[in-house]
Amino acid sequence: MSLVESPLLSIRNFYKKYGDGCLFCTTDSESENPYMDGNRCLECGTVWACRNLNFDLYQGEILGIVGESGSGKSTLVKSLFFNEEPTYGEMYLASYRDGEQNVFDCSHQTKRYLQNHELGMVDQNPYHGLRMDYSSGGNIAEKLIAADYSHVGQMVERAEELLEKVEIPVARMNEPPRKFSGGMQQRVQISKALANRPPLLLLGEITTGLDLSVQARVLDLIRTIQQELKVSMIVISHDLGVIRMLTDRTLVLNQGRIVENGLTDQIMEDPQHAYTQLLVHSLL
Ligand SMILES: Nc1ncnc2c1ncn2[C@@H]1O[C@H](COP(=O)(O)OP(=O)(O)OP(=O)(O)O)[C@@H](O)[C@H]1O
Repeated sequence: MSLVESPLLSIRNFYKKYGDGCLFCTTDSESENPYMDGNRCLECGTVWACRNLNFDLYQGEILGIVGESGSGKSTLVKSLFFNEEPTYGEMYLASYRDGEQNVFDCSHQTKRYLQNHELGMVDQNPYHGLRMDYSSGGNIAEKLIAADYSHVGQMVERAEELLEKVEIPVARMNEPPRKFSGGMQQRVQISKALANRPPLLLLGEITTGLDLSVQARVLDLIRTIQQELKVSMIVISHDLGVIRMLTDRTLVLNQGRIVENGLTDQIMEDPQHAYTQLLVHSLL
């Protein structure tokens, strides 16, 4: 047995650009590029949303990705769920072919299989992640069917178990999420994302737009679920408060690049990069 635990997810040399790129912006350099305004090339208008990202996620860990609006967080998470094509880069999942296959290179069918069996995603906007006119149980059943469940009794049982876990009364299972509050809709999304027992859960800015007390309940729920199910999570947020409450380790993104990567507590106490210092001080 190896003494070094291998990661559940590895991302290598990940780039995503919107636009064709040109001579002035394609060459990668950490130093100041006079042809770039932040992540946008002044010559050709290409936006480099993510640039040379490298990181690992380990079993049972919650990794936070924090950065201001436009720093590339959503682009990264959408790509990890195969809703965006990366420009370059590699993604390895320990649960698929022993982590030796770059899954970005896989076929559309394989990506669909991974989405249905290995990943869960909670979108910032419940209207994107749920069918508002299906029943809540039906939303969960949709994910279960995609993950090859076919026994109706088992699906009902699983849907009840999941709704209980996220504190939605089972008696409301037949109601559509459209009739629920924002916090309840996010909880239905969480139960749907967990339906296939994914080893990796991707969470968008899931508390945006919720009242503070509702936010706190949703964050509490995420923590409880993580402790019970030991599922690994990636949480993105522009809010360091959310990151501090939920995560073990944090990547700080600025203009598409990782500027700091470390234990969340350490980053909060002793931020190294000027950008992180700004973020942390704005929280105090
Ligand atoms: N489809 C697109 N076409 C062109 N540019 C895009 C597209 N999607 C994102 N971008 C650009 O990529 C950069 C990163 O955007 P992204 O949405 O990933 O940032 P973010 O950190 O998630 O921001 P927010 O918190 O506001 O959602 C931004 O400059 C954005 O304008």
